[in-house]
Amino acid sequence: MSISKLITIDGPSGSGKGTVCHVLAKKLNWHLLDSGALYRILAYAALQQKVNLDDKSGLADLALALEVSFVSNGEGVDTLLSGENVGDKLRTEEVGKAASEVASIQEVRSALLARQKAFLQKPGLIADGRDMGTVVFPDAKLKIFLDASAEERAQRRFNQLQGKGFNVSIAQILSEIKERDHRDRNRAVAPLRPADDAFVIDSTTLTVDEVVEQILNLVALKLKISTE
Ligand SMILES: Nc1ncnc2c1ncn2[C@@H]1O[C@H](COP(=O)(O)OP(=O)(O)O)[C@@H](O)[C@H]1O
Ligand SMILES: Nc1ccn([C@H]2C[C@H](O)[C@@H](COP(=O)(O)OP(=O)(O)O)O2)c(=O)n1
Repeated sequence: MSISKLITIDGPSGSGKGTVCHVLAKKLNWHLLDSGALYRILAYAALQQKVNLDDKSGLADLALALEVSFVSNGEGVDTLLSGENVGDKLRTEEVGKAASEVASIQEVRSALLARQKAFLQKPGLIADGRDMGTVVFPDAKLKIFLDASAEERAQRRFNQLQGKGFNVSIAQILSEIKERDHRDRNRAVAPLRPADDAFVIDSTTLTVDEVVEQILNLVALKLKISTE
């Protein structure tokens, strides 16, 4: 698969990666790798199977054995773990926190590497995560680092959770976002940072459409692919 049909989008929680990646995947008709979902699925499976979150080799074995598939359902994508649709169970704060913990373990990241690389298939791939441009696809020709202020990201999460009927406090979300940012940016392995050749887009004051437009301009410029 040619790396000219690959876009990596990294950034912190709530910067808009998932939303923007879905729009881009649809517009370009390319595959989508939601790498955060893999860490969440592993965390969910570990919590279910009572694998300790500091049992590095146990978690790596679990990561290698996971039977995961992402199946399009027309509107979006169903996330299946051993055939069970676990999509709704992955977005809880408990799973998010555990995902951030297991993601800091080198053995886990190595165990998930080949699985992630295998997503690079025709006609192209949008890869969403924290280390897509730095570790998983370092040769990508177009790398984006999507950022936004912690306050704006907390506000977005708050709106998202409230919309789903959860009773949440914005102060608590902001503190959790800052805690997770700290862990993701300061871990020894694959810390969250822009690749040296990434384009940094700060979406704090941009709409989703404006972010997508900026990326499509870069797609035309760097990958010579027109989406007009
Ligand atoms: N540029 C933007 N402006 C306003 N809201 C946004 C923007 N990008 C994303 N959002 C909203 O913020 C929330 C979190 O976005 P999401 O794509 O889940 O972020 P991430 O995948 O980076 O964690 C979603 O409800 C989304 O609709
Ligand atoms: N490529 C990736 C993707 C996610 N992670 C980690 C970082 C996060 O704390 C968890 C969950 O990621 P996810 O993208 O689902 O989280 P958010 O939606 O941004 O809150 O996994 C990672 O270390 N490397």
